[in-house]
Amino acid sequence: MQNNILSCEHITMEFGGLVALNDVSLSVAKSSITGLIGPNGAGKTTMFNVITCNLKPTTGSIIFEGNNIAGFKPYKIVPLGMARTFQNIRLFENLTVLENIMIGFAHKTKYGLFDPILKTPRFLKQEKEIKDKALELLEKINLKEKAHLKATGLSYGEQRKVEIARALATSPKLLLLDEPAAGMNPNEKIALMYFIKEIKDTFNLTVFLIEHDMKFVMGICQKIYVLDYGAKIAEGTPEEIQKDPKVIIAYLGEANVKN
Ligand SMILES: Nc1ncnc2c1ncn2[C@@H]1O[C@H](COP(=O)(O)OP(=O)(O)OP(=O)(O)O)[C@@H](O)[C@H]1O
Repeated sequence: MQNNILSCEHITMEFGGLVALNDVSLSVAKSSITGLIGPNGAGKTTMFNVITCNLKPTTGSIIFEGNNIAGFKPYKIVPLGMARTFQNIRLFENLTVLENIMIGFAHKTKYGLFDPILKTPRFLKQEKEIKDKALELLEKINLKEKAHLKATGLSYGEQRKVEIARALATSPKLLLLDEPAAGMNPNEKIALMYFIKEIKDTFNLTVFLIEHDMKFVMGICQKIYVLDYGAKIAEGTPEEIQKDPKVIIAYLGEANVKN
């Protein structure tokens, strides 16, 4: 459909004898915040890995902005306008906040191998441009005053923001967030909800997120897909999902459904 930035059609992903995804179809509407939920091992991260081409599906198509990208090399995905964050924060701990963000802009540089070594004017000019852009981005997310701190000197919630900002530096149209609220306290989670809504509008994004925290998912997503044992068992608005008997059964006794 025209209005979908992403459509996954009949995705099956097998690992040897294990069917991690079984004929899953889903789509993400442009400018929406869409959620993917399901009990542990349901296949959510596998779905993200297929969408970002870290895994080639056994069968099925991934249509991103009208093109089937299934089987593309992962490095081709960022220039197309897709970025993701991971379950565990993956910042460079020994670098500053600013340097971590600058890495996100690195794909836009156009200097050769020896330019950084020789610190040529071409290198220095681009380095300055990237630094300015990174500072501008940090200002937009209210972290400019922490630019020169080591990434580890930030609170967990702030580190998550930096990781998301690094993904934003690649100018994505679609941002995939894998459990963004994991490990956060209730206040950090509320702040993160506002942050995601804010960057979605500021940067004209579409957001697709995996999250275990039901309050978070229900509070932020317009549409939710539910996986269980690799199969799609439900899709709908938060209200529809909350009262869907198949979803309730899938989650009964699930120790990982956190409030
Ligand atoms: N590279 C792999 N090789 C073999 N099996 C895998 C691989 N990746 C995932 N799996 C299996 O596929 C299934 C789905 O895993 P996946 O990580 O996608 O679930 P998930 O819904 O993201 O779970 P969680 O909520 O615990 O993160 C699991 O049984 C997992 O062990």
